[in-house]
Amino acid sequence: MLTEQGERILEICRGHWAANVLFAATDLGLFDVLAGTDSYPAGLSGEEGALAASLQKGDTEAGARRGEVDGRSRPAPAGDMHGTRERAILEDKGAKNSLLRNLGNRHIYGTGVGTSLWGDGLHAGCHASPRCPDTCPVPPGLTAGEAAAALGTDPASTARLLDALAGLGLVVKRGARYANSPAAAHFLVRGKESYLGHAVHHFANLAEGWSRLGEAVRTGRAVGFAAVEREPYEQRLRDYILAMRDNASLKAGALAGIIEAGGCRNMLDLGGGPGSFTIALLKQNRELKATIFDLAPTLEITRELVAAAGLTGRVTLRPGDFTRDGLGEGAYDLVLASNVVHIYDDRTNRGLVSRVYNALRPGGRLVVHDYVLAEVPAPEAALFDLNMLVGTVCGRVYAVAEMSAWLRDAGFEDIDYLSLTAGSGLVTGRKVAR
Ligand SMILES: C[S@@+](CC[C@H](N)C(=O)[O-])C[C@H]1O[C@@H](n2cnc3c(N)ncnc32)[C@H](O)[C@@H]1O
Repeated sequence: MLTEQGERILEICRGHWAANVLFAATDLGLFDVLAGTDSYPAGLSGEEGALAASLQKGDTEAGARRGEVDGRSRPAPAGDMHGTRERAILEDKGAKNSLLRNLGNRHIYGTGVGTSLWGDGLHAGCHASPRCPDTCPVPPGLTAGEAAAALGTDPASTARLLDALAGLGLVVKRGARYANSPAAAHFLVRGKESYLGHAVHHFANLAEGWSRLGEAVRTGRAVGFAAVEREPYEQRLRDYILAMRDNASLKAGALAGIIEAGGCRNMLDLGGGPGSFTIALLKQNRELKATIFDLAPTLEITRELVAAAGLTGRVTLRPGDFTRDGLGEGAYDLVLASNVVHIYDDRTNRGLVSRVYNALRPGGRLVVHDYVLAEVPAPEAALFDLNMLVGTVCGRVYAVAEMSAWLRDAGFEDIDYLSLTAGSGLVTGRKVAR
């Protein structure tokens, strides 16, 4: 038992190494390079995916031949191959039929062609299966040397990184070749709606500050700014807001359902950032319009993301500083403050909640969505609290009782708490209806 606990202590230490493996692979673009030779455009049916895989084999070889012009064998650029494959899929019905016959004879998944196994992440899923035969027609990714050539990295070190990624389950190794695992294919390939790479990059940006946590605890002061401030402001801001988008993408739809905005006409999203929760709420509530309030430079990025969601006509972007600017009088049915109170101290949050009370119409609701510090906190909440210690002047994670007191003292009634997953929750209150 004690030995197990000792192992657990060492495992926590290795977690730090594992995170760095992921940071390095993501920043180098390793998952993108593997995807470029090993996946097919999202949205293809299973049969098309299988055909794409087969045709891609030829394309990859052609790409490698093209790369030999300068004496090095490189995979062809992903976009080039995707275009070639898409055209080929449309044109080559004969190849499709023969491929499907081929698969029918040789593949033994038991699920057949065209089922979910052949959906997004086909190749990684296929090669990960112990029943994937050696004769599998799906291209098996890249060798470490090919990946290194595509990335411009040292081949031997790239092989070591790939083996570590295989150990972590982020790539799948078959013989000397590596492919993205289903999780990596889904979340770590740039350009996908489900991409989490900005969040990974954001964690990497914070790592140097975290390495000085002891100093922050000793002095009670933030230590993380120097590391973060090395990037130009615009780049840093974009990284941060897109990281928030990545985080929110995992839960925005579910949260919008829990908030229940049916019957609401106007909502205010305080510090809405990427606008992910507004977008999800508007998609689920056709009558709803939203104002996203945030700092002016952030709203430039919000504008792009709202436009990409096709919701420009239902969203007003309002620049300002919510720690001091007025938020309006009786204008909103619903105010969402998601992941903003942890940035500020108790006094600032009390002032903010009071101004939200004025901004709501009678009977309107405030929803505070944030990490929550329980007496024995969830690890996610406690770690995030330290992230605020390392990286902000006065931010921290609050207890439900503290947040409820802000609402009660501002005049809210029906104050309630709903615990969510991963150490977060919703504190809600209603403005007295006249
Ligand atoms: C952690 S992000 C949360 C984004 C989004 N609400 C979510 O939950 O994903 C905090 C957001 O609050 C904004 N923000 C921070 N302080 C602010 C202030 N004083 N006035 C307006 N916006 C602010 C930031 O620009 C950022 O978009």
